[in-house]
Amino acid sequence: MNDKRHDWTRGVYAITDAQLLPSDRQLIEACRAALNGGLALLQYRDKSGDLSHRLRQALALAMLCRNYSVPLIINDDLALARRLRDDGYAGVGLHLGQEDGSLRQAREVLGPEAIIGATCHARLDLAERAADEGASYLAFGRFFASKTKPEAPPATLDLLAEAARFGLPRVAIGGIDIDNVSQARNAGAELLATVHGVFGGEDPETPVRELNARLNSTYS
Ligand SMILES: Cc1ncc(COP(=O)(O)OP(=O)(O)O)c(N)n1
Ligand SMILES: Cc1nc(C(=O)O)sc1CCOP(=O)(O)O
Ligand SMILES: [Mg+2]
Repeated sequence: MNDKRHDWTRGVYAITDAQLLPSDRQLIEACRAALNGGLALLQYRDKSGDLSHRLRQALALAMLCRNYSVPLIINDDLALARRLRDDGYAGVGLHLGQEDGSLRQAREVLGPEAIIGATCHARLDLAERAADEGASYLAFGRFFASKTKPEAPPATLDLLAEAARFGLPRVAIGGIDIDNVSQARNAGAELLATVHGVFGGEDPETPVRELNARLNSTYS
């Protein structure tokens, strides 16, 4: 029997976007297609303040991701991540930015097994603090021009090599696509996070397959 465990620490990290995927159906079908292409992680990112809408969509994604044994990361919202874990979705984690609350407290609430990621922008001091407070991965960026978040602070790829000392998976984010994914990987990123690179076109499965192929050829 092939019971190889899912390795979430390297590969493509897709992030959802409510403008690109406005309906529940579009969200679920696009995420299913992306998962079919082979994701390391999926993040649910929804900036609406509509809690029942967020709970409904996040529950549907948690169910979907469980079928693929892929962790679902909730952006910003510790209470939502906790609710899903309390409902038995053990693969649910959390991503926190610098304005999103205490990482240490999130670790206490979600427990030692939960994946908790931290935005570190272009700053190693933020990475050091996040590592001390129990982060599971460190996200750096924005490395390239981003359609989703053009105003995110810029970063340069040489940062990634310096961040190796924390011994945690490094995420590269911001304008990652098929044309620059090898560059980011070769600079040290284990996880390549993207919104538009996966969900910006018609069929998310194809870009995920292409990104994985590019990453696998980089490893060899
Ligand atoms: C993997 C990953 N990296 C960075 C971010 C950005 O988080 P944050 O700075 O909190 O900004 P918002 O996403 O909340 O707008 C992320 N979401 N995921
Ligand atoms: C949500 C987010 N955070 C960023 C950061 O630099 O912290 S860049 C970003 C948007 C990523 O979307 P795209 O792949 O479409 O550029
Ligand atoms: Mg945030």
